[in-house]
Amino acid sequence: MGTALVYDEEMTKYKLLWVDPACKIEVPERLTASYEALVRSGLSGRCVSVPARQASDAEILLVHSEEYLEAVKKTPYMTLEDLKEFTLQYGDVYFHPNIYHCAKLAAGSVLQLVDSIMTGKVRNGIALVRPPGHHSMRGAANGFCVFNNVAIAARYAKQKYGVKRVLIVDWDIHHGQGVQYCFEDDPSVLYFSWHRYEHQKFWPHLRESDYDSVGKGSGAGFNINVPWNKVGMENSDYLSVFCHVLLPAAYEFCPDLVLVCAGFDSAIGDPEGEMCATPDIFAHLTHLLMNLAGGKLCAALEGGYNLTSLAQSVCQTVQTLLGDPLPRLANLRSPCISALESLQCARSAHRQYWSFLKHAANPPLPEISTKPIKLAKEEEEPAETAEEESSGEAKVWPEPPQRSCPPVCSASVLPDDVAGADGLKRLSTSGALQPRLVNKLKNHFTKAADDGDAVATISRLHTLMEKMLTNEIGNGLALVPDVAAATMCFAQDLASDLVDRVLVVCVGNATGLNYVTTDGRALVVHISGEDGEERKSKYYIPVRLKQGCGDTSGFLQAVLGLLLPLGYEYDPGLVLLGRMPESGVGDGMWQQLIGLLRGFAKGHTLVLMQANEEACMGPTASALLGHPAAPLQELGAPFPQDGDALERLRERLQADWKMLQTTGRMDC
Ligand SMILES: CC(O)(O)NCCCCNCCCN
Ligand SMILES: [Zn+2]
Repeated sequence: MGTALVYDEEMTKYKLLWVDPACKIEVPERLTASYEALVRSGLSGRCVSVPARQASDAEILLVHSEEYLEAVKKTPYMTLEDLKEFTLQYGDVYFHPNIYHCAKLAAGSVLQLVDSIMTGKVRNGIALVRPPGHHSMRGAANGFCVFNNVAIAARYAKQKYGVKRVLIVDWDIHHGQGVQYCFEDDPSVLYFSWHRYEHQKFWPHLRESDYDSVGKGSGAGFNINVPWNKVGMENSDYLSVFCHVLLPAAYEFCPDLVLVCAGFDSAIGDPEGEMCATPDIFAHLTHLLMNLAGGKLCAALEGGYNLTSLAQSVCQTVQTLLGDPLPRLANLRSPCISALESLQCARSAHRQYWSFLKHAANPPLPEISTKPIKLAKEEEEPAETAEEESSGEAKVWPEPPQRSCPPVCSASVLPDDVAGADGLKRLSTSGALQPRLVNKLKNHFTKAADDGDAVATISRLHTLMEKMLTNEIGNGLALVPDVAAATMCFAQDLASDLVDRVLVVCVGNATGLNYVTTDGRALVVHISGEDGEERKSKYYIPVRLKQGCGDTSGFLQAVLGLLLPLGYEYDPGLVLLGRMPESGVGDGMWQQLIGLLRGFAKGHTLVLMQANEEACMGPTASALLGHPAAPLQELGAPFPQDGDALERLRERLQADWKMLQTTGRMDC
């Protein structure tokens, strides 16, 4: 199933008709720059084009009041003076004779996406729309927004398709207060937003944008705010919040549909956000949401005012929706203290609502200042034009790397043409394996299995990996006689000669995995039901689940809170996933694990399974081919002791692994 793209140039046909420094950045070129970049890169041609349509009155009234709708209906007939007058009653927004038409198209475009996804015509999609939506409220326009496109879509999906739970992820750099107000007492809609806040000094200066707005009444816990109290946030800050706040709650919420308020003013170069996250971060943010709700993801453009980073960010998002391998995120730094404080505050505020956050450390939260805020000088007359930073120098960043899409058959069972001892000899003569390596393999490996099939296995694995590293195939699946031995031998001998870092994930009980590398060429994370060998090095991390790998909640908590952050920090060139016999891990969890691990190493994942586990090959191959994992059934709370143990393990490891940090000094 494909990816829908909704775009209509009619939505470029309105603009600011008078002088208003606050609104000058919201220009029609935002849409044309985004769309033309998709066309130029060939991405639009790979999408299913879905036409825009006007939202009906009834659909708009799902969120807005009749009084407001009737008022907006009058704007097409207003004189310039009337439009200015009409605009004065709202904040940081402007009207135009054609904006009502465009606002109906913007809302209708997102509904078209929801229809395409819910009827199974496509798997996911994006709507390039303006005016944006997430600031508009029941009775008011605000922040360039007229109708709340995504809020309307959420209500529409529930009403028309009986969707039970909708997750709204708002990665725009502004707080979508309109969405928060709409659903704050509604437990069927989980709203997550991060936003530039600077302790209420940043627009829209709302006290309710802070982390302690968790929702009201039965909606308590279903509103997650992560305020950024400093500018300059980077990729590692964003990923930490996804791994340690959003994803645990999102998986526990188990949505039937994911809507994204896809604002790209959170990217580097944007005059509003003044953040430093690079456009390729949106490839990963999108990917991390794509295994929820069976892959049903609907993104709607919100903000984004630097046309260069906006266009690049849109392309990164669409390319991930299409299933292409992700770019590696180079040299992630540790999350900054301010980000860690915000992260910790959000986790603490939600401890009581989400069992995945129950074990979050609970240092005393800073008291929130109640003194009136003093608007910064520039708030009255905002910064210069969209392209220059307020401090004058323009930000520069590298163009995101090319993301070649692997051939269709990216999951392949081992070619069985390479068999017997001659296979290894051929490899050694072909120079693929240095003779010393051949001996190392032979003596290391053959003691685990008889010579014949051991050698055959080795040579097959090597063939598979070579094809992967030359991008001939995206990833692979291998059935081997002895998974533990193959995994260790592969990591220790084969891979480390062909790639600089291998992330080795072992699932299930096994001995002999406690081989440690001190040089860091392999990082072994072993998730099992038994106590792993005592940790000898930073590169061997045993994670014990008291109830074994069949405990999906505990397993998932280890994946989201430990494996993902480690993987991002380690940035491997290859992922080796070994499924030990009788691991007990459920198919759904297994597919989620593969789906999430595909985000590393440009999707180069090699899965090793015991030869007798054919039954698991189907689900494994499906996940390797990028088909969304089946949604996990209702998740119970992780077992307390496991949650505690994981928290303690994380605290122990965070000295070595910065991405595991979740608490900063509490002086915010
Ligand atoms: C969709 C959105 O979230 O991007 N709208 C942002 C509205 C910003 C209003 N303030 C502008 C001040 C100019 N420096
Ligand atoms: Zn914004």
